[in-house]
Formats: sequence, structure tokens, C-alpha cells
Amino acid sequence: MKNINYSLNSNLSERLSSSRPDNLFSLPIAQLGDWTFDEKVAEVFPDMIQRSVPGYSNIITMIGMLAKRFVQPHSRIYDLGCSLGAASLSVRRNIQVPGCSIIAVDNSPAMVERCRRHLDAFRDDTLVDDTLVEVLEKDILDVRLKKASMVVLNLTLQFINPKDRLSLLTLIYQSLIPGGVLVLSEKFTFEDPQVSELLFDMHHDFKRANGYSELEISQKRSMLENVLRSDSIKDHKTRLHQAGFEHADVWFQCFNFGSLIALKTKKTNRPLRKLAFI
Ligand SMILES: Nc1ncnc2c1ncn2[C@@H]1O[C@H](C[S@+](CC[C@H]([NH3+])C(=O)[O-])CC(=O)[O-])[C@@H](O)[C@H]1O
Ligand SMILES: O=C(O)C(=O)Cc1ccccc1
Repeated sequence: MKNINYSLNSNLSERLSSSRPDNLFSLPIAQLGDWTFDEKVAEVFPDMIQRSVPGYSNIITMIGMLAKRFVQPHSRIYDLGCSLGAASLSVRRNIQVPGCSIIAVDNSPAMVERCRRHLDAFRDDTLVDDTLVEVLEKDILDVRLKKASMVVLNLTLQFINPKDRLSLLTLIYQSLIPGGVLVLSEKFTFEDPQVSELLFDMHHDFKRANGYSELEISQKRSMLENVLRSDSIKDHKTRLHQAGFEHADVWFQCFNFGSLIALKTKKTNRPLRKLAFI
């Protein structure tokens, strides 16, 4: 069959199916330290994220669809906490306007090094695109954001110190041009204890179904405990509005993971109202 739009298919985890399987935590570890995105994690990351985050592939694919709709000519797209560049690749494949730059940022040297390689390796010469891609090894709190039509925080805000989250989102809002979008994917907490327990258990079922043992699940959980601090959907929405976003809601959810879009309104060309009493 001809004319299939392949731009929606085959994202990085699927393309890198030959990447090393994640068995980092399969043996007992005597001293479980805090989680870091080091060389070992970067090496198995495509397999790890695919088997750990329900809906990850869908989110990456849909980020491409959102890029098609939201990216404006001669604007910037920021992928903050880019890891191996899966979201940047999906955006690049779907941009249909000229003069754009994607700025992918991560503070893990191991991720950045591999991200640069992936973005080079997966350059699609059949697409007519002049999109530039830059990969910065930097803390996302230190990036000077500007002229953005799309910002992606795909599973990254949860690793940022909670005291810095509102100021980061405010800077993102201010960097967006009218009509711009933020995509914010996160692991969520839930207020209702019953729902919370169910979705937590479903996430564990998902990991077990993907071949992780109880030991792998519990060792990773304990390493993430002080590092990944998640919020409820309600808290995300409140914070997004405080940051200035006029519209924000969930567009995807699978168990305790999901993604929100937050919109900066388009400029309205409302005619000046006549002054009634002059
Ligand atoms: N302060 C920081 N500054 C820069 N990078 C950071 C910071 N803190 C954490 N990171 C980086 O954020 C990424 C989070 S993974 C994102 C997946 C990706 N978005 C994806 O679409 O595949 C999510 C996960 O592993 O659950 C890691 O690469 C960190 O090094
Ligand atoms: O595995 C988990 O429990 C997660 O919350 C997701 C995740 C995926 C990859 C690295 C760190 C956390």
C-alpha cells in the first residue's frame, strides 16, 4: 500500500530495538544510592523507558502530531530533559514549516553524547526540512528560553526540585509566542487512596508483564524515592495557571502516567471598543 504516513510510526525506542536490555537491577545491590542518569542507565534507556512507562511510545508519537499542529515558522522548539532525543526526533519528523530550530537539553553527559549520535543517525533525507537541531549539555534551569512555539517537558519536571518548578514554568510561558504549547508528561500522584493504590499496582503489573522481577522493581523504586517527586493532576493544573497558561488539561493518561498540554492564547485582533460616552 502506498502513501502511508510513516512520520507517525517508528519512534526511537522501536527503532533502537537492538539497544541493550535493561537488567541493571536484577541482582541484589548492597548499597542502594540515589538514582542518576549515568552511563549505565543511558546505555539501556530505550529498553528501560519502554518497559517502565505505560504509554511512552504513544506519547512520543503524539508529540509529533502536536508539533505538526503547533510549530510555527521561524520559531524554536525546546525539548527539556531530552535523554536520547526521542521527542526531538518525533518533532523533527513532523515539522512542516520553514526556519525552525530544535534545542534539546539534558544535564547528563552520557545522555547528551548518545542523543547527538541518534539525531545524526536518524536524519531523514527524504524529508524536505531545514530544521536545525542543537543538543546542549546543560541544566534546564539555566537555559535562556526564547521565541518558542513548542516546549516539551516529557517526564522531566518530576526530577526538578519542587521549589524551582513554578519559576521554570513561568519562564517557559514567557518564552512562548502567542499560540504556543507546552507538553508536560509526568508520573502522577492521586488524592483518593483507593485510586492511588490501584494505579500504583497497575503500574507494577505493567512492569511485571514487561519482564521485571520484584527485586528489580523494588530496588529501582527505592533509588528513585528521593529523586522523582510527582504531583497530582490538580497541582499541575494549578501551577500551570499560576505560571500564566490560559488553558491546561490532560490529553493522555495510562495508569499513573500521563501528559498535559498547556496553551498560551493566540493574539486576538479584537477591534478597539468604541468609547460609549464620547
Ligand atoms: N535539571 C536538569 N537539567 C537537564 N536535564 C535534566 C535535569 N534533571 C533531569 N534531567 C534529565 O531528564 C531526563 C529524564 S527522562 C526524560 C525522557 C525524555 N524526555 C524522552 O522523551 O525520552 C525521564 C525518565 O527517565 O523517567 C534525564 O535524561 C535526565 O538526565
Ligand atoms: O520506573 C519507574 O518507576 C518510573 O517512574 C519511570 C522511570 C523510567 C526511567 C527512568 C526513571 C524512571
